[in-house]
Amino acid sequence: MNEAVHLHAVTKAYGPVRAVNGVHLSVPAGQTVALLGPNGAGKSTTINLMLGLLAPDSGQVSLFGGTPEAAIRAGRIGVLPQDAKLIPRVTVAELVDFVRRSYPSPLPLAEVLGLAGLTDLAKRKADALSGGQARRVQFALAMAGDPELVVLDEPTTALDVEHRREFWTYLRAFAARGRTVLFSSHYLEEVAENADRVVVISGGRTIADATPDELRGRVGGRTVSLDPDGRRPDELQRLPGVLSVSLRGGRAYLSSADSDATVQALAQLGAIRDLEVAGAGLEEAFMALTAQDRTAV
Ligand SMILES: Nc1ncnc2c1ncn2[C@@H]1O[C@H](COP(=O)(O)OP(=O)(O)OP(=O)(O)O)[C@@H](O)[C@H]1O
Repeated sequence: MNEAVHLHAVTKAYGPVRAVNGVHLSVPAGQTVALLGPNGAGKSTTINLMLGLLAPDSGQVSLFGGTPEAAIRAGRIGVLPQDAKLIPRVTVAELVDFVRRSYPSPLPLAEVLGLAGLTDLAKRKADALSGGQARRVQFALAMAGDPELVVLDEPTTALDVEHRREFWTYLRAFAARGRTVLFSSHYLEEVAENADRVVVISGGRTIADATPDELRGRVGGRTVSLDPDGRRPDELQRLPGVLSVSLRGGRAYLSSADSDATVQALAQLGAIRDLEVAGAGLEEAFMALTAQDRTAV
């Protein structure tokens, strides 16, 4: 197996905070892997360790069998950091061209601008862009060297619906050429649609590593949704079977390990307006997994 990423028992603490506490990860070349986890779970720290931007306190990190530094120096890695600043005063085209020329076999400039939807913004100054436009420039910079592995930390934050769709269309074609994609995200729909595999990190540890379908299946259970009619999440959370509660679009979604018991209790409360029971989605699976983990800690 040609292994793109290998992390073995990696730990990293910031003073008393154990940000990464024994992460294992092996990504074969050609896979698209999503890193999921609640805020502060350790995803960005894991990514920074993987890229050699941070040194681990213990454990091993390698990219394509060598050090992260060697892989980056050889132009094999593209990176979209979580909060990257663009150099001011230069144009988008100048910036992209400058970065692409630092790689041994970059894509043509027009192609890089096109893949991130920047053709019409080529002459715009890099510090005169909207948040979403700046994010697209950062994506262009990540892809400019035609990398073998691209590491993207919350790449679609700030992108509108159309550019998010174009972004994934491009990345799927990139992955189809045998390239490796590792990304973190809080958008579970895009994870379910685009990742071959999901690695869930919580409290600095890997708590699940499976395909989106396996994760949904492993959690089992069902989702009971209803119009909460003024009822608070903590009230719903205490009902039998309920693992987690989230409110979206005016509805309450109850992830339940025993939907019959949950529905009966809701009926006793008279809380059955617009009630629906469905199989668990990835979001429910994620909530249940991280809730179990919080209970276990
Ligand atoms: N430079 C730092 N100094 C001290 N603590 C830090 C530092 N960077 C991160 N942390 C802490 O380490 C933990 C992991 O942070 P990290 O940024 O890796 O999480 P994350 O999963 O990427 O979160 P998010 O989804 O919010 O981006 C958090 O508790 C965070 O507060």
